[in-house]
Amino acid sequence: MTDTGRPRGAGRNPGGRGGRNSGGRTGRNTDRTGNEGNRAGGGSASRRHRRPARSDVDPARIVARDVLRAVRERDAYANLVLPTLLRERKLDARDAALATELTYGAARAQGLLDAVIADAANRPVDEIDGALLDVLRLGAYQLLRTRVAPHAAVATSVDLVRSEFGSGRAGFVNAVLRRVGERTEEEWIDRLAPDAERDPVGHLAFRYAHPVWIAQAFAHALGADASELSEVLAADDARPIVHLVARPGVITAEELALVTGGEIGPWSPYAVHLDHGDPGRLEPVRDGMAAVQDEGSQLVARALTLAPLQGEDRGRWLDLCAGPGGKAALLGSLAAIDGFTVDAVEPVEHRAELVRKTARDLPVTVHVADGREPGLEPGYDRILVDAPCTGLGSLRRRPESRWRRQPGDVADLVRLQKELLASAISLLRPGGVVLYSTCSPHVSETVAVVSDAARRHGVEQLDTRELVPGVPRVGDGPGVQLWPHRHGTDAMFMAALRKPVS
Ligand SMILES: C[S@@+](CC[C@H](N)C(=O)[O-])C[C@H]1O[C@@H](n2cnc3c(N)ncnc32)[C@H](O)[C@@H]1O
Repeated sequence: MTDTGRPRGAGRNPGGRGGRNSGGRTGRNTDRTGNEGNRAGGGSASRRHRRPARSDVDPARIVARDVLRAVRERDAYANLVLPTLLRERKLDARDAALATELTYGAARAQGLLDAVIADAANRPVDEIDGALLDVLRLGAYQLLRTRVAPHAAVATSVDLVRSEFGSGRAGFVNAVLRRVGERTEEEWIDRLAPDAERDPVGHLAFRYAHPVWIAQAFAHALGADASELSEVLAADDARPIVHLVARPGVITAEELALVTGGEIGPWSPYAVHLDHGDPGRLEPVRDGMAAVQDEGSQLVARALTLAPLQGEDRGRWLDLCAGPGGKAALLGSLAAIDGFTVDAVEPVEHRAELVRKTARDLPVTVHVADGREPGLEPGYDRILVDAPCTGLGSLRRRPESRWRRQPGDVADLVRLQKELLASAISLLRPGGVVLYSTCSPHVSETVAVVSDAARRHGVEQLDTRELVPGVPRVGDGPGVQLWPHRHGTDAMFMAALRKPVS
């Protein structure tokens, strides 16, 4: 990013200082508390500033601040709130790109930013007012991880706070960010990260802004390849490109790439990669000929259809955890080609509605039910269990989730995963195949669940590597583990299990 603050648009304040918003002029002090300013420098009565009108403040940064606030206060999802705000506030393409970069970047890097902010403010971040912390995170992100000019990063942050809270709190933000800007990211890592020799995983977790337990889970899943930990964390920390799926039977990946200006994906025959623009505006996406779907998810749905059954495929397929419907739609498109059908189960009504929408015009029947007891007639040929999971494999696409997830979440999810897999096996016909998948590489959710099912239910583990033809380095089998740093996909896991005939 080469943004230098607010270079765009007439009437805005280039560089943040010295324009209409600038400090230094006397005016009525409208600060509500003044407290913050006194502890960290700045905000004294002698440096009172005019509070800028809200419309003078950089619109991209206001949106970024508002999304971070929604995430913090309401447990909102940044990737749902941001597009809505961008639309509502009618940001132009350049401001929208800046707002996106700042929001997602600050949300992803939160742990590292908070450690730096706490050091610079000389207090733990939970003692900093949340509204100020959001702005400090945005400012620190710009200072440490973008090429925004430091004076602009500080000044625009100060403007944001002053427009809402007045000069005292703005002074606090000014002082903290100036201290943050005294060191580069590398220098902060040297100062604050655990020692690389004594605690290599802790060090890498800090450097790439991941909670330590997640870095440990990745190292465990990488096993003998744990030396790749820094690569996986770095890939997870980078801005992901959009993957599109071309609906089989409707449009080919070649045609989709031509229409969208994207590139054909390396692994899935339906994948197109797009590294620019808003996919929601593309005609093939609006017309339902294509959709946004990680290439790894495409491989999962396809693997189910490639798995060798014992006996004929009579075309009864089931997606047991279908919402919001990406894989159900791909399965539905493939089923339609052969005149087959898909039942899709989802217990949450609004997610079931998303499946209905996504799979409209396809031979997909949606059932609002618990997959553990869906009340469906057994005898399915193929069943997908794309289980609810920690989502540790798609952190790059869900910016704040790495800081929200807790190690304690794993046990409950594993219990549910085992129950769903047991239910799927009971719904299979003899000789039928269930494909179990997670968008998590955490071994408790992957190989441990599958081994448990194989032991308890007497199902045969198939070599799933054969179901992702041409994809290298997916592990030693029989399951398949994809990785962002190796495959450019989310870290999806999949394992195929076949029910014995007798
Ligand atoms: C990983 S997501 C599935 C993603 C989906 N396959 C797709 O490609 O769009 C897991 C889904 O399982 C659903 N779920 C949670 N508990 C469930 C249960 N007891 N039975 C069936 N589905 C469940 C969640 O609501 C969520 O929609």
